[in-house]
Amino acid sequence: MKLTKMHGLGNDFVFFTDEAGATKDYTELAQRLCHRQTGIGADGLIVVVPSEVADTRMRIINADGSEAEMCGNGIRCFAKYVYERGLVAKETFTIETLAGIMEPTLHINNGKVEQVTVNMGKPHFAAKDIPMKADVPMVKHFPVEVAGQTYEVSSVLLGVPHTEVFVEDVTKVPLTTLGPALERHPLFPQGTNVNFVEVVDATHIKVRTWERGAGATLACGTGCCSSVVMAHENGFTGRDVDVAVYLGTLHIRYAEDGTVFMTGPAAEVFETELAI
Ligand SMILES: N[C@@H](CCC[C@H](N)C(=O)O)C(=O)O
Repeated sequence: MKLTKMHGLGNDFVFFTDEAGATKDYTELAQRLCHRQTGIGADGLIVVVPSEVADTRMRIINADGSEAEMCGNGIRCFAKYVYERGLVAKETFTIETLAGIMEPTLHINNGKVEQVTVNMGKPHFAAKDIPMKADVPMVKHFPVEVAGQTYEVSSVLLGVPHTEVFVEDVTKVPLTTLGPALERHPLFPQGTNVNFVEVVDATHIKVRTWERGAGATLACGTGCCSSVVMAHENGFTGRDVDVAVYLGTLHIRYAEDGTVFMTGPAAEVFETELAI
């Protein structure tokens, strides 16, 4: 089988195409290929499958084998993968995901996709949509207790569930303890991705993410988008924001009508053939 390793700002994925992959269970394959010591190593497995309602369809399976509805960094890589392999010949096209249809626009230089802008749709703020166990009336700002300490957080659904914790300094957050404690907090029956957000000014924030099903990653596309949405909704930033992660920057636009646009790089690391 032909496998391709790709990354979006260090959030890395193993890709392959499966014409018969619409309903297959990839749990075991994702766990095996994503393992950092005994596999290729990745935050997730992404499978290109045919779609009946869009130009193509993306399935994203986290490193722990759970299937996610969407992946922001993954979908930019996906757009590059399908275009450069001639699976889609358009520069703006549609991708079916479990979170609905997304629309990438490619920025091409010498035939290679360097950056991708994705229409990520609109965020959902209702507790029942996120989904959250308790009917918290104001998801933009509410207290959560973890190990006897109370944190003020914001939650939102943007393709996948996200929770933001606004902090003074992202380098000082206890990512690997507070991250998993919030990810599996009883308030979130389907888990949540957790973003620690430092507001630099009205147009710049810094984000570190603990991902549901993948742990600490170098970047999370939907996490950057949801952080900008919640930073704006809480009055900390405008609608056009540069989000700094470990390896670079994503530009997020939270348009007046609520639509979120994400622009950032996508890169191929290598392609290989494996008997799996
Ligand atoms: N890395 C992602 C999100 C992938 C899915 C997530 N781990 C989940 O289960 O919700 C991104 O770039 O958005």
